[in-house]
Amino acid sequence: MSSSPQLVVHRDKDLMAQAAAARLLTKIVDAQAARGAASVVLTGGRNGNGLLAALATSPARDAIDWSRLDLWWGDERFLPEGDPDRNVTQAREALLDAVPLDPARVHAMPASEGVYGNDADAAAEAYAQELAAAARPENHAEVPSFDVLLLGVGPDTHVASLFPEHPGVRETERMVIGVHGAPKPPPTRISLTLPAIRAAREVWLLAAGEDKAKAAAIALSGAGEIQAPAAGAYGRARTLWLLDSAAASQLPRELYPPALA
Ligand SMILES: O=C(O)[C@H](O)[C@@H](O)[C@H](O)[C@H](O)COP(=O)(O)O
Repeated sequence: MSSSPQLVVHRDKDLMAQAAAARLLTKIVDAQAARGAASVVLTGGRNGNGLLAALATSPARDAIDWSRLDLWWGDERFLPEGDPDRNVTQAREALLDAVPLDPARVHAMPASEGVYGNDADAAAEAYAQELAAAARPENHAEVPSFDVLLLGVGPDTHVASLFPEHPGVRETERMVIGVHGAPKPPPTRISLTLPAIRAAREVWLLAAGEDKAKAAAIALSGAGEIQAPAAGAYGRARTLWLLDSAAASQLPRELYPPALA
């Protein structure tokens, strides 16, 4: 792995969401100052949406130039447009509808029952092409060099829609895949692959709650990425695990001494 993971443990999940939102805000402002624009990959799930909701209420929210922010998704539940379970629908409710984004820079993954019908593989291919079109030659990849890629972590160590031992986690060529028979509902999804995730400058993994303790311990203790996809999620410059104390409670002592809990 290009960078060994750094851990930040917060007292509880609300504090974790607030602190992660503050961290993301600063990162976006810095990227916009350095490069003119910023790009962030959003995740589905409670922790990712908790971060977005915290950002929505931040007094410093408009330090971000929302019109110069590209948003992408790490995965999507392949459901019809506007479905309340779609990750983009939830992100819109948590934050996106409240800020002046440039709609052309909001790159939602395709919905089912749309132009691709119920063909998740065709929808995934279309999203791969959209990513490739946004990549610059200096990115040396078929996806842009995302500033921050956010990932929730499942209790089984899944990230995005890459599940342990599932075909998607073994993908080494394609950047985006259709996922079929996912163990977390709904069964049909679209997901970035590990190679796409690893093109990001920074990957931040979010895990809160007792039910994530085992997953965090496994992924951070040298597990293989096929069995523990979260172990294969790392950034080119930095990999950050943002945890609450419950999710950190089973980490090996050398990573998180109990005295700090
Ligand atoms: O679409 C999804 O369901 C996700 O993107 C998924 O990978 C999620 O991030 C994790 O399951 C963690 O979810 P929680 O934060 O809700 O535990």
